[in-house]
Amino acid sequence: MAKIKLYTLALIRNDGNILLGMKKRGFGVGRWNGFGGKVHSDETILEAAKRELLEESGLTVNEFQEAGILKFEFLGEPEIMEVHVFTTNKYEGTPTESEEMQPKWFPISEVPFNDMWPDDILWFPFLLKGQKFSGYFKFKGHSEILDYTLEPACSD
Ligand SMILES: Cc1cc(-c2ccco2)c2oc(N)nc2c1
Repeated sequence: MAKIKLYTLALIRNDGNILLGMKKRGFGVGRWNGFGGKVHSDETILEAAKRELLEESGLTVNEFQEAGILKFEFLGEPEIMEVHVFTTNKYEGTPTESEEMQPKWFPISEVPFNDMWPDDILWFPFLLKGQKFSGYFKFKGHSEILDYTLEPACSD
């Protein structure tokens, strides 16, 4: 029986730029990504998104937009990752390196997809257009997408 585990992912915008972090250790190490992680049993998904962003980047966000939901399955593994993606351009603080992440602003036209998870190039266009999305990706290892579905999601 597949076990669903909840995660968050926050993408911070500032005019024509997006904030990404280079993952310094653990899951996804060596790739640029948004900021996020596991949802603890004693917190809401939004609380986890705010906590993870603060821990990983030093930024405080009080107002997230729901951008989409991504489900990831790995061949041979029972756990399905359900990643709740958020975005905002309203934040406080200055991006600061943490034990987990080295933050860096990228112009939207220079998003380093070759050094990101392979699904990102597929759903970033939805995120950048402000079109909510819903995706499912089946991975073999951490770099090969065996199959996927990706569609616009209704905005409530
Ligand atoms: C398999 C996978 C996982 C994640 C993730 C986000 C938060 C925790 O894991 C991803 O994030 C992106 N951008 N692609 C991803 C693929």
